[in-house]
Parts: sequence; structure tokens; C-alpha cells
Amino acid sequence: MSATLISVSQARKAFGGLIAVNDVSFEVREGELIGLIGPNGSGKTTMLNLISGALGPTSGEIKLAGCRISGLPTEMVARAGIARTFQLVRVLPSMTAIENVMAGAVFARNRLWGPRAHDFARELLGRVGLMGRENSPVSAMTYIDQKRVELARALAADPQLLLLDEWLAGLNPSELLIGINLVRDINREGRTIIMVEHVMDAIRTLCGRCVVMNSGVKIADGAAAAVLADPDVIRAYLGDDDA
Ligand SMILES: Nc1ncnc2c1ncn2[C@@H]1O[C@H](COP(=O)(O)OP(=O)(O)OP(=O)(O)O)[C@@H](O)[C@H]1O
Repeated sequence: MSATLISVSQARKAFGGLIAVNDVSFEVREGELIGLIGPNGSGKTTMLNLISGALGPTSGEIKLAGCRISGLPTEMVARAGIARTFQLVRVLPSMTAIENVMAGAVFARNRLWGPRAHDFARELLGRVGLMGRENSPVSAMTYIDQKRVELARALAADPQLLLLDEWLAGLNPSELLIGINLVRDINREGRTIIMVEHVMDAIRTLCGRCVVMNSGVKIADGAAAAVLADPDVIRAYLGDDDA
């Protein structure tokens, strides 16, 4: 069995009186692709924010390959090997696609500069389906293409762990198929992935394992098929009245 890459121990995040993440623990092993799922407002994005360092936990601890990362600033977490995409895309609109991706390479564990960063960024844009669009200003791109740029930028950091926050949301059926294959390929290359996703077909197809949150609490953690058939999980999604 592969080694533990990320371990989340009793992570808690309170916003005033609201406990968005309530003493959640789970581990992800090297090479795994797990789904972090749950109904709206269940704490998934907050969990990603804790892992990426965008937020510090109120209590608890997060370790990457055995080293504590919780409480570190985002740049240091990025440098340690965690990259992410955002639910609402965050690209640098005044820059071109390739400039955005090259900006990601600066945060790589092995920083790349100049022509090497440029070549790598071009290769990554090709991978996400944007070959020939390197010099397009991001502000002139569609939302979906901006998502592609953001994924390429995350990959440019050469992360050990990639966090995808609803990266497949909003894709049409043919784009979804391409997106699913892309995520699968990225994982098969050895990159560990945690994906927050509402597209259940993608979860079923891609994720060996799922962690399920509801109202800040982890309610299930196991093989995707078993978890999605768990009555507690179904109840959480449908609400008590419909379960
Ligand atoms: N910065 C913040 N300040 C106050 N409350 C917050 C903040 N961020 C999140 N919350 C609250 O924490 C709870 C969990 O939100 P979060 O965005 O983590 O859920 P989610 O599972 O990602 O939801 P969705 O699937 O809708 O994106 C929600 O009640 C949300 O309103």
C-alpha cells in the first residue's frame, strides 16, 4: 500500500458561531484520486481552503508527507507541493494564457524560469486543450477556457497534491467527457488528487474513494460505490423528508 500523502486530523474551522468544518479527519495516500462530496454548504470548499493554507484551522492539524502544513501561508503550502483550482475561476485577466501558466511555474517545487517555463507552460496548455491559444488574453476567453488555463497553471506548479474545486462544473456533455479523461490521465501520471464535485457521474467514474461531508461533519469515507449507496449519504443529499 502506498504511503500517506495528506493527513487531516480533527480539523475544525469556525466562522464566529458557525462551525463550517467540525473535527474532520481523513487521510489520502500517494496516487489516490478521492472525491470530497456533500450537499451545498457542507464545508467542502472550507476543507480545501484549510488544506491549501487559504485558511488556518481553528484547531486540528494537517500534514503533507508527515510535515505539518496547517497554519503555513499559502505560498509555503504551494511550495511544499499543493496546487488548486477554484470554484470561481481565479486567473489574471490582463495577462495571456501562457503568462498565467508561467506564473504557476514560479510556485513549483523546482522553480522554472525563462524559456524552460515557457516551453513547459505551452505543453500544459496543449494538454488542457488550448493548443494555439497561448497568446490569447485570458479576459477574452470563455469561462470554460479560463478553467482550463487555471488547471494548467496548477499543473505548472508540479504539485504532489492537486485540489480541484468543482473543476468539471458547467461543462457540456462532450466537454465533460474530455474533462473526465484529463483528470484521470493527470492522476495516472502519479498525481494525487482531491476533487470536490457535484457531478456524480464524474465521481463514480473517477474516484476510488469518497469522503462525504454534511453540515461540517464527515459522515462517510469509503469506496465510492458503497458511499453513494449509503442511506446516510442519500439522506444528506435529499434531506430527511425525501430520503
Ligand atoms: N469566509 C467565511 N465566512 C463565514 N462563513 C463562511 C465562510 N466561508 C464559508 N462559510 C460558511 O461555511 C459553510 C460551509 O461553506 P463551504 O463553502 O465550505 O461549503 P461547500 O460544501 O463548499 O458548499 P458548495 O457545495 O455550495 O460550494 C457555509 O455555511 C458557508 O456559508
